[in-house]
Amino acid sequence: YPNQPKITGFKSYPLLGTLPEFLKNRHRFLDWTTGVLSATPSNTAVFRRPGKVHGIITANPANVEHVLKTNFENYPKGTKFISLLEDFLGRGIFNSDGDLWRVQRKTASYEFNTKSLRNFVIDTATVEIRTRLVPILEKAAESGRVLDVQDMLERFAFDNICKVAFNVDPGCLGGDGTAGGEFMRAFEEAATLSSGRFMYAFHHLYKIKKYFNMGSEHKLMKSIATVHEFADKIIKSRMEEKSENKDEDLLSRFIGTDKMSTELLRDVVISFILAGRDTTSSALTWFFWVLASNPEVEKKILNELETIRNRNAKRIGDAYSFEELREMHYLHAAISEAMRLYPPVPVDTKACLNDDVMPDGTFVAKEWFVTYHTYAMGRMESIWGSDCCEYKPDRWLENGTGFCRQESPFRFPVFHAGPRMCLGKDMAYNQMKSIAASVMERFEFDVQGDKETSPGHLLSLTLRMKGGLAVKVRERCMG
Ligand code: HEM
Repeated sequence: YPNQPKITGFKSYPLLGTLPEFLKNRHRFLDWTTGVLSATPSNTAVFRRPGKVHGIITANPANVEHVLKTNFENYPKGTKFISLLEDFLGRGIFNSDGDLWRVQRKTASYEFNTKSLRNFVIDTATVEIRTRLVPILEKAAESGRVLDVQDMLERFAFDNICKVAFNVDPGCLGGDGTAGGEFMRAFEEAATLSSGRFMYAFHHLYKIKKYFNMGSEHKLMKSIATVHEFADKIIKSRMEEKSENKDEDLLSRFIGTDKMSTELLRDVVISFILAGRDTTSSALTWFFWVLASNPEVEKKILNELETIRNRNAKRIGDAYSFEELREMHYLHAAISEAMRLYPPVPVDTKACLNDDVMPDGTFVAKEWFVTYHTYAMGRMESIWGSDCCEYKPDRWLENGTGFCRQESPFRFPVFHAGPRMCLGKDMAYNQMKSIAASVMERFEFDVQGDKETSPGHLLSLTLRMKGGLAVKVRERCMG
């Protein structure tokens, strides 16, 4: 590739390409690649593996815009990505390209824009906060026991998204969670093991293991069977009662369109559960962690909540309406800032269909992968300035008004961008703000352990905190 800029970023060896470096740094993939990208002039690096597989990783907003929007048709998810997740996700919206994706996107975007879905989502979250989350925190405060906030939020999000996706309450948080617990565990295992397939040094290794039904592939198939059985049962019974069904959940809305087979309905529902499950819990876990070392931010959030309560004659513990959630500009900024440094989906990969040149001059050949690195982008001086690694919610506020400003999704692709932009963005912010506000006004979290050094993370499809977030809970004294 004569026109390829000389600087490849990654150290490359004859024959072996970047592989030795990859194997050495696989356990700290995000920080390793962030370091490499920030040291290259256009924040883009070429990745070489033995044989013919190549790709690029970029943290350059112009390249991201090119891939996600301007030349969208040239950068599908691609057959490799789709085949890795296909056993689990089938061809649901999250794991399809072309017409199959377009049809689902159209129906889903229509539904995600309805007021009825928005209200259903807010009501569902409000009920769960009042009946499950707050009682658990009250108990923890009373007993003084250490609580894992990440685990609590994951359970909350799982119950919540199951209710929104197919109006089923698995009761993983607080409830006895017997049937739902098994479903959640199987879902979790299927997501982790499917995403583990991306980390094989040799792409086909998983196929051999799958063929012989060995090790992790054996486990994966078992967990997928559990997830599919649970979902199939619900879909079947829902279809039988179709005529009188007036539920607001996503499954009912998709059944109502009469366009989908039972199998595709299952794929759609599973895709939505995956999308809504670990993302908000990941964002909030890191948010509560950064808050522990930023008491002045916590104070400003509490002041904002108090102002809203006073304006609307509300008491602590009353549910917040959609309009009130919208008024929480500082909280919005504080959550966005946490996601800038700890994006729930830290990297995302597309396939290149035809040879192309990126806006920064990097050549990309047909069949290469193109990864945009959201985690690295949050830490690029070229995008956020010299204080890029500091947690400063104020950088999100419009001068003078105190309103939270919109950032270009190509500089901040936390929710993706372009035609495949996350459909649940508003839903996610509403849910996260509702939880953060209700929890913070009543309770204080005393984070256990080191508050200054960033905890490690586990990389599955989302960025999870290694070991969870251990806190002691105290009831807040409101003076
Ligand atoms: C903080 C929370 C969230 C973040 C950071 C987030 C981020 C993302 C990202 C990066 C993608 C692109 C993934 C890809 O194409 O590879 C995506 C897609 C998607 N998200 Fe979210 N998401 C969040 C919450 C939600 C929620 C609550 C839902 C609701 C169920 C949702 C529904 C979707 C759907 C359906 C897609 C696929 C869109 C398509 O391919 O056309 N997301 N999200």
